Amino acid sequence: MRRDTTWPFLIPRRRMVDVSKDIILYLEDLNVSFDGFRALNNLNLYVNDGELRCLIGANGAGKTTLMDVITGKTRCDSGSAWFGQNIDLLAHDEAEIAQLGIGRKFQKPTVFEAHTVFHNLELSLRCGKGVWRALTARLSGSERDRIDEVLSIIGLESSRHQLAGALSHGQKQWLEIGMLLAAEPRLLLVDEPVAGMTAEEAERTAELLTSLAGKHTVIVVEHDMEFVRSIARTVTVLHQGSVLAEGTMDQVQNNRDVVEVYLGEGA
Ligand SMILES: Nc1ncnc2c1ncn2[C@@H]1O[C@H](COP(=O)(O)OP(=O)(O)OP(=O)(O)O)[C@@H](O)[C@H]1O
Repeated sequence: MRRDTTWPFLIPRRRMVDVSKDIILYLEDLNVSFDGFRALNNLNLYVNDGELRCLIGANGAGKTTLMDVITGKTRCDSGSAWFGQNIDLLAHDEAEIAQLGIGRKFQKPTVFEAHTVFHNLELSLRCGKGVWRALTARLSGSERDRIDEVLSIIGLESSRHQLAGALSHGQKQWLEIGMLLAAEPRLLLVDEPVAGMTAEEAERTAELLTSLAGKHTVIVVEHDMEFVRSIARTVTVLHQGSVLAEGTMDQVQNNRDVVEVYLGEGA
């Protein structure tokens, strides 16, 4: 038995998401309460396949709770959440949702610091293919190619043999995005990607995220308005658990309600 191959029936098959209507995420009338406090309040949001959407809102607006519902971390009290036309997200748990092709990047990088950049990608590639693949010993040629491809996308080719713990903060964030990409997600949720980054790192992150849109759908939660302006095509503004406004950055910045309740506060 070859150690670098796996029987096909042991590799879990990913259910294909149906995006024939060009919409990858349908969130309707979502409600989430914590001890009577409504973190999400009849929230409706639709995201097109392949778009890069920015989600902004003041502290406590419900952004994290929304991400938690999409990824199955938090159960909603009512409403519906569909991944494409055919997958009811509310019928799946967190692990299943990750397997369906929804990847999430939290604010703090969580790479394996004692392993090399390459090994971090190798581990995530294998985990994405199920426990049997993770236990087999050698990478196949196509898996190596995939890791090389991801290294090139995240711009860390020359750091492939470096320990992840020795990377800069920005590089760790890119590596973690790469670890998600290794599993070939359809939808990527990215929480405050540029917090703590230098201006140059933030610029490269903007390039990286915009380059991912198209093949992937990307939802970015970010407080840094300059960064949002640099990447955003459509911005959704959350306020008190509902969508307050949606449009281009210029449209939302000039929206009276937004100016009053959000941008106005910081201005
Ligand atoms: N587990 C919880 N128990 C109680 N209240 C919670 C819980 N999680 C969130 N909340 C409350 O729900 C509201 C929405 O929180 P959420 O974290 O979704 O906001 P946010 O927009 O992500 O804010 P931030 O930008 O500060 O991260 C807040 O008032 C928060 O205190």
